[in-house]
Amino acid sequence: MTDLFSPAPMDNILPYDGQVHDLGLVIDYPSPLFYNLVTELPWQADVVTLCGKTHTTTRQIVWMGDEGIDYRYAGHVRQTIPWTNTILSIKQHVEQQLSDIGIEASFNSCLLNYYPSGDDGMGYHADDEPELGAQPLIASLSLGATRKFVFKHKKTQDKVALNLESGQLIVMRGDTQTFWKHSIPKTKKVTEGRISLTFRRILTL
Ligand SMILES: O=C(O)CCC(=O)C(=O)O
Ligand SMILES: [Fe+2]
Repeated sequence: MTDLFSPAPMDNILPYDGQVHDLGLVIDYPSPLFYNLVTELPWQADVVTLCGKTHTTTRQIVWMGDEGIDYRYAGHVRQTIPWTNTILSIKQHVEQQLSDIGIEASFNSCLLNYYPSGDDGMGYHADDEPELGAQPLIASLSLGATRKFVFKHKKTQDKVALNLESGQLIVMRGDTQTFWKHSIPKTKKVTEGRISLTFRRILTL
């Protein structure tokens, strides 16, 4: 279903210096999927080092990916676990949705984030690690509670915000990570959990 006010998938959400597309709701029954993933996956607190201090987050993560792929960010090496059937079929569905609008993707890893409530968030960062390449293509699928997603330009500080609903798919590409940071702000208004599946391609040399 489309209405006059929903953006076309190829519209660019960013005004300049990058490309973000909103593919809308792409999952028919997101809530059983959300509860399955909350219960079935081996969630672990994330460990982040900022300014030399190591913190464990209340946000929970799982790294999944092809065999032999591991990933390092914020100074830590992440071990990946093999694809589950569920996540592999979501990955194929996401790749198909992208292909339908002319974006060819073949992801080899996925960082899953679980935010148990609005008390959990993710601070401003760019996914600009060298192993993601110069212009990373990152697809993000949301499940569960609606949360605000905010982009902030690194130089101009301009902000662009959108709400991400259960079953909604967005994709970041081009220069987005070079020029913009993004975050999931904490909020007192949300008491329910949310999961994001962020599909990426890690370059192996
Ligand atoms: O939960 C989200 O939608 C954002 C996740 C994110 O930025 C990341 O995993 O790098
Ligand atoms: Fe990110």
